[in-house]
Amino acid sequence: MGPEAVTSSVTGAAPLLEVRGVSKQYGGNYALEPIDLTIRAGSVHGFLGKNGAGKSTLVSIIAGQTKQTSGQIFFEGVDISSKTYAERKEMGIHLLPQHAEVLPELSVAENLLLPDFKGAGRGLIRFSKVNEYATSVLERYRLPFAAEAMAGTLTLHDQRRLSIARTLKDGGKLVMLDEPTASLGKQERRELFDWIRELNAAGQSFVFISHYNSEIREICDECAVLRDGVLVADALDPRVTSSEEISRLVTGVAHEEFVRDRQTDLQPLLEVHEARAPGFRGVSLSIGAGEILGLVGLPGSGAKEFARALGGLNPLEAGTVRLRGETVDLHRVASARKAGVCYMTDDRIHEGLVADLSVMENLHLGNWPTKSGLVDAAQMGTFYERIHDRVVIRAWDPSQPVGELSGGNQQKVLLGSVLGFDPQVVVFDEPTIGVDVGAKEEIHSLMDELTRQGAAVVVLTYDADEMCRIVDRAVAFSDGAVVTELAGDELTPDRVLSSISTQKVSS
Ligand SMILES: Nc1ncnc2c1ncn2[C@@H]1O[C@H](COP(=O)(O)OP(=O)(O)OP(=O)(O)O)[C@@H](O)[C@H]1O
Repeated sequence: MGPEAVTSSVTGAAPLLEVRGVSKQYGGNYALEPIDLTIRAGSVHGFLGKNGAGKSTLVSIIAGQTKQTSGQIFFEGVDISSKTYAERKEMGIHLLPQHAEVLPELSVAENLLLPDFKGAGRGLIRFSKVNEYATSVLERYRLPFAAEAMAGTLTLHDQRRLSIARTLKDGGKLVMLDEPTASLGKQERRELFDWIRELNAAGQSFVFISHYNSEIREICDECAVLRDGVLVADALDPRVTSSEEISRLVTGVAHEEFVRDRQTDLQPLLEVHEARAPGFRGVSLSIGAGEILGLVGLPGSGAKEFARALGGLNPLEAGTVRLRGETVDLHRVASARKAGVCYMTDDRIHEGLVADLSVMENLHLGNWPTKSGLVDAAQMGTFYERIHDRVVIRAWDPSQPVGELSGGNQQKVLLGSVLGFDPQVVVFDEPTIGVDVGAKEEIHSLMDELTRQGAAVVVLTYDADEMCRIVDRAVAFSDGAVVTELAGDELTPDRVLSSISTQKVSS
């Protein structure tokens, strides 16, 4: 534990897991300084911390996926430090990694049963049994898709829920969930919390990683805070620790939420007329120069499909789009970018970044600076400095592969790569997924800065509070069409949520 560690005693049951002097170094850099930590049997233990603080590293070490540089781990009094991932799983330690993936070419049932394939017969897989078992799991977690469906056909939200169910279904004594709520809607979060409560009441213990103080307060009975690889607080009771105090422990400074000074009556910059593409139709709207427009809508409502259409990822089948009065071609990502419209995806793993390329190379994806036909390294360096001034990326150095960065820092690289196009319109699809409180404010301020330079920003977020703090106006989608516009006094979290809850969702 770091020298300034804060501890408040939450009395309780015997230790289930003890971490003693565990550290992790990468090439001489500490991702985790030696820490001591205890998880009590029967608890839901929250881990909070800035991007790159070491949370994922710690749970990965506990699960046996990453080898610690020093220290020991005891589970129910047994030293498990040298046990493998599979042996720890057998003992009841389960991990849902931050980027738990489903295999898109396999069915929901096959994904649920990986890697053990319970339901297999002697040397042969009996698919009727596999589907029967999977259907019972889907029913237990009230998941609305068929066991036989191909996992790749599910929405990202449902793929996430599938991977959570895959982890929870195995039981286990200690289940560690690394940012399980990232990219889940409000209702889906509530259901996840219900599952955790039920399983916890039945004796399962949890580690729960989140960037949301409210979630930690709602579901955890104690929490630990990591900062830059150091454990700065442990065994805090989140229900009696103020949100400000937790945020101060997380970031090391007192922080204030960004609230935008709402703008009105702006000159139109982007005008969409009778646009139609898969997922929406008949959409006409105008976005002002210097405006932040929010898109509200459940998955399948058309909001995301519209956002992707602006970025050239869901080509328009009908309608026109004008930028400063000129018709623009948004049929491909490259043509949209060329016209000045950039989309920042919510799926950085599959659409945004290339894990094996460096931070610097990812910042220039699709946008290499060249000189005499060769890559201009000097210009790349200048750009890195410029981006780093606006969003602080925690990497050992610019040549580090982006796949080695923490999730939140990958998100910042993605943001940087979009800014490299000097866009006039930026479409942000859930831009603050997985980023810490400080970085969230950085991203919000950056959107504000873009608009002060005359750009327009379109943002899709499922967090109604965040939406109302950062946008000037919002439009709600339902069943593939715009149904409501919220502005002025009507733009409140309650109105945003009620506009969502009354929506029909097209299948
Ligand atoms: N394989 C690796 N090689 C080099 N450095 C690594 C590797 N894996 C993680 N790191 C570094 O270890 C540090 C801690 O990362 P970690 O993923 O544990 O942070 P985190 O607290 O989970 O952050 P986030 O909230 O952004 O997910 C980061 O600086 C990261 O770049």
